[in-house]
Amino acid sequence: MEKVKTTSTKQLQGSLQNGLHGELAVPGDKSISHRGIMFGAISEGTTVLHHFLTAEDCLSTLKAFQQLGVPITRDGETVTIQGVGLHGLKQAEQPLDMGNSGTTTRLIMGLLAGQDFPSELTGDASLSKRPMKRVSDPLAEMGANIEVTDGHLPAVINGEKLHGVDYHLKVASAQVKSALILAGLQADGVSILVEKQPTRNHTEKMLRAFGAEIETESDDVTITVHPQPHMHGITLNVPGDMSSAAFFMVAASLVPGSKITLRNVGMNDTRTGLYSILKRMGGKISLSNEQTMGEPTADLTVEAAELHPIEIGAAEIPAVIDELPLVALLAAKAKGVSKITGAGELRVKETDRISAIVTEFNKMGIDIQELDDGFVIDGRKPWRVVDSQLDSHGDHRIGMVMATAALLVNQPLTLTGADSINISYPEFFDDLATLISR
Ligand SMILES: O=C(O)C1=C[C@@H](OP(=O)(O)O)[C@@H](O)[C@H](O)C1
Ligand SMILES: C=C(OP(=O)(O)O)C(=O)O
Repeated sequence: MEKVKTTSTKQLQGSLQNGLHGELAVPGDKSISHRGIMFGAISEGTTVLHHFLTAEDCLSTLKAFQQLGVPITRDGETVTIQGVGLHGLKQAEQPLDMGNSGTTTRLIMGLLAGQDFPSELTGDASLSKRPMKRVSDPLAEMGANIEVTDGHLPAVINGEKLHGVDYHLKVASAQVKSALILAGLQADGVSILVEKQPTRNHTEKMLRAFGAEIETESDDVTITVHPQPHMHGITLNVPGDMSSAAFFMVAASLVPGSKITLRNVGMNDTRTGLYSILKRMGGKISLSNEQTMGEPTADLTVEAAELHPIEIGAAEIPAVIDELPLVALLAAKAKGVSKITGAGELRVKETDRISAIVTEFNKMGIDIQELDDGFVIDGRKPWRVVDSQLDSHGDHRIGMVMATAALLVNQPLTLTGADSINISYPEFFDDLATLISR
């Protein structure tokens, strides 16, 4: 059953009497859902994805691969892909619309760079501002011919024969790494990629499950890609998205009297930065029902707690990149001054997330100072709402963070641009409502 999507302006009630209670299984992981479609498409045979994330970003990926001639059907959260193999994609008749999704765009660039037909990529206004040369430049070193528009979408990818490369990544980005791996699969020789820092490793793990030969050294940053693998379809249960569970982990930690359990959350250690940070801040969080079938998963029980301030630097950022606005919210209630640095990548997400958080937190009267690459937040000062009209800045994660912050004040607020939440979590407000007993 499809849930009702969030529409543009949302009234936020605030002030919970009894905290958050109960259990929830959050939707499927966004990174894994995108990759499940892509890798299923370039494998041979049938791939079935259960608990696929039916949010707008992943539907952009699904539609793009249908346009590339891949038979894909969806029944609720189950997606079936009839793979066409690494060289079986067909030229799309229309430009491929990437919507709002950076992951779709950057990964598909690596894949289409080595096909024997041209492709055109377009995106929405937000995506069209995001940097694409970070992908097209290293792909060019492999022989790719990609024309970007002033470094952005729209882009034309003229498929070319690719060669293996020995490349040190210039940004800590799983999307760039994944694009190079997908290009490396189609090359005429081995590729060796060296990351600046370890980033989410779903591409490497999943491609191995599909039969590709990809090695990761014990340093966690050196990846060897062997070309022209024979990949076969698989059946995959997509774990719950840690990045979606994160909103409720933070809400339950901050709203007094709360105790909730989040079922079947993905615990890949390249994604669990928020879990570690919350524990370090004094959060009450415990794991049960731990399982490892491909990706590790666990049930997380989270209770309200008094939190200490924290310092976070560049080394910790990749594992918590999408949850940093939530770390800022934790800091805004911690008993002291917290500092987050090394997070300049936040400026090139769906919006400039550093600037958006500072703007929205100022409306709540939170003591926050903007840095080029992060923020300093003093959680000891009481909040005082000075503007009750919050704004998502067209960014799903900013929208959900502000809806979470609104649970902590004693007055109704509004959130404009709430429909952006459909990008990653259309059922967010429904799921939140199930945890609230007023
Ligand atoms: O590879 C992925 O699935 C993602 C990688 C990250 O982006 P970067 O690679 O730009 O850091 C993350 O912010 C994004 O939400 C999803
Ligand atoms: C940055 C994000 O996604 P993407 O880069 O795929 O648009 C996100 O989901 O927070």
